[in-house]
Amino acid sequence: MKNKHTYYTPTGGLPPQSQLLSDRAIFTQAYAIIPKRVLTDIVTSYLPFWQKMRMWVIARPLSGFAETFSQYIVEVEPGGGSEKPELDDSAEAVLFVVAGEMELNIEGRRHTLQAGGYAYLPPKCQWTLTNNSEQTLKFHWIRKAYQYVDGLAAPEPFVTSDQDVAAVAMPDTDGVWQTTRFVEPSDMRHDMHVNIVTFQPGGVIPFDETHVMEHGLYVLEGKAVYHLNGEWVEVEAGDFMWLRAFCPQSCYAGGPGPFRYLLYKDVNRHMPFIRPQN
Ligand SMILES: NC(=O)N[C@H](N)C(=O)O
Repeated sequence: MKNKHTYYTPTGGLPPQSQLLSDRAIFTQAYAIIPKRVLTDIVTSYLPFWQKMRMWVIARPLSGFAETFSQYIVEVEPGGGSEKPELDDSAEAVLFVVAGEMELNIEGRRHTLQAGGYAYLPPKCQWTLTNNSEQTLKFHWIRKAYQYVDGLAAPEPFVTSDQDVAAVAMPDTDGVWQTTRFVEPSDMRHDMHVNIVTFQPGGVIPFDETHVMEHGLYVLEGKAVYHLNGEWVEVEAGDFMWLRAFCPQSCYAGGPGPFRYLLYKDVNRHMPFIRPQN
């Protein structure tokens, strides 16, 4: 006779404690989740004028009206790169290195970026990229059509890294919720921000933020449950979340280490009108 405390191993074995319970892709009107397992799976893309590269498109404008950005995960093999990486004169970009080494030439100046390296590239900026190292280079490429404003010059290119920019604690959070801002929020030349958000274990966004800014969130480190448009989803390092404007969002960071993500948002511009048809 079995006592009531006997546990049985289910067919196929028990999942490891590190495994998420909700490891699945989700696509809704308000948000999408692309789990790491499928993020860099078979859906590989390539681009003209790039050598030894492959990439995965993880966000793109869908409706032709509402969404503002696209995001790629790019891998460049040793010796690969591009002399003509961007073909669209209106595109601004942020490049964020997650592994390997990037040689970036911006307007004739050479920069070497390693993991955590960050580059902002305004529209019409002349840049080239190579991987001169022995390892595969992996980086995020976030692109948006820059919204010019009369009387305001486009921003200058710059290169920095997450180690060189101090994270700022959100008010009344005792530092358990911090944001690394690579651009001054008051700098009106910028119409997109790509920040890093960090929570210590147990840290929360304690209410459902609901705002017009869209988001791309790529989880760099750790685990959490995210509350998206009324549903709880588990996410961990390597997962991507795409949030439409106004998608209600809050989160609870699980342990044991920090939960960090790269966060895209559109900022600082008037909203377009839908003009009545005559
Ligand atoms: N989901 C988020 O991290 N949202 C940020 N608080 C933000 O909108 O800046």
